[in-house]
Amino acid sequence: MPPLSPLDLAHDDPYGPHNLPYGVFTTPDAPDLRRIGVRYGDHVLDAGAAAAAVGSPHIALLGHPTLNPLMAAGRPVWQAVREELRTWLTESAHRSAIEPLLHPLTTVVLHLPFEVADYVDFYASEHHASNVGRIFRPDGGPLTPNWKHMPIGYHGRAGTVVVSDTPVVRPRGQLRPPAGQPTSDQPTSDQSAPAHSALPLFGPTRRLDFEAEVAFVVGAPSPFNTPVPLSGFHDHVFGVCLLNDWSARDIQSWEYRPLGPFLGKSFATSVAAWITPLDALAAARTAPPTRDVPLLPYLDDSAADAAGAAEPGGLDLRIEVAINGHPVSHPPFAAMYWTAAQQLAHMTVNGASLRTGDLFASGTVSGPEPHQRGCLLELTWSGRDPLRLPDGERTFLEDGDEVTLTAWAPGPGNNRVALGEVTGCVVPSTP
Ligand SMILES: O=C(O)/C=C/C(=O)CC(=O)CC(=O)O
Ligand SMILES: [Ca+2]
Ligand SMILES: [Mg+2]
Repeated sequence: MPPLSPLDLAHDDPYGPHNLPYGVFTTPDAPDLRRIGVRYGDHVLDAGAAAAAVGSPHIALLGHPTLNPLMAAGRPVWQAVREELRTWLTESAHRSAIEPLLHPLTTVVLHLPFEVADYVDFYASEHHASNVGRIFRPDGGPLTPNWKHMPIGYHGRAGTVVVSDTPVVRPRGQLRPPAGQPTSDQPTSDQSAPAHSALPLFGPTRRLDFEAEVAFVVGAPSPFNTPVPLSGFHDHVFGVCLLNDWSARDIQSWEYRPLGPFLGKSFATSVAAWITPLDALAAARTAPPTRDVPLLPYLDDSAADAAGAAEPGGLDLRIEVAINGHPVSHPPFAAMYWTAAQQLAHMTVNGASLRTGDLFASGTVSGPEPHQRGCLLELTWSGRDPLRLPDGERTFLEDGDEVTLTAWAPGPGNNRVALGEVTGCVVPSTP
């Protein structure tokens, strides 16, 4: 029997022709030649070579070392390229030209697939925000008064966004002074701030955490002073990927007042190597949870939902978080209070423009149940309730721990759409 062709996938392969995520790869024989790849089953199609082989009009976009030109080209081009790829991979007329251009996934190196422009991280899970509020600010309400009126976010550090599999060095920084008060490595609130005279500690974080998030990649730019309405989401957003917003909780809780997260999160943010086109997630669209306060018109998506209009609303992505291969949480993205379309509308309502490569993340995805919490801060309730793993207890991450996020979404028919995993291993602090 001849060996199976990589073009012959099982009918329920989650990386079938309904998915087709984009990445950038090299092969060991040409380590400097970055190429756009499209994942198909356990193989990667060399998309530029395929475009050349069939005489595609999109050869310049696909024969590029990053996704940026394709991302900038806009939705009609994204749809045309996606249709071409589907044809090349599924129609027998192209079989002999395409088959040699598929590389086994195990033989390629995957790279950050686009140049990150700006990076914004939101705070869109009501469950996460309430839990963090209870832990960090036990004397206040769980949510700040603005939380249900706008998607809260902060600007992160685009230059330290790294691709899946990049080791993450345990960061060093300032830690709350001990000074006869509860110290920064105890489960404590910010209310324990000591007198200004006590010198902070300095050293490797003792409370390194992950945050399970879903990120959106801007393709088509927008001009200054032209807010993007909810209905503009599909014209500007190219695709979706998993993201881990690594967080040093002791650095964060000492530094964040009054301006928000800074060095406690900027040391590394990991993204998956595969960007899933929004069109692959059409069957995963779902209504967001009922909002319990009225929204200003630029954020109000209730009319679009009621009319069944083609606005994205929520997305039914089922995430799994594993530490060293052991599942520790199953955060449901469908439970997010704010949608990505609302985040995009909010980010631009002041006239700020979008650039190709802007990355905005959902914020930690936590559901209502304890086993659906998207970070260790919540899962262990700030270290009070350690997790029991086969290799020992965890409050926060230890050197050598590997955190892996995976996810799938309902696809067409009974098929699943897999999102590319994001993984990263913690390595010891370097003095
Ligand atoms: O409530 C706070 O003080 C900050 C919480 C965060 O960790 C910010 C963040 O990264 C938002 C998120 O991932 O949901
Ligand atoms: Ca975050
Ligand atoms: Mg981060």
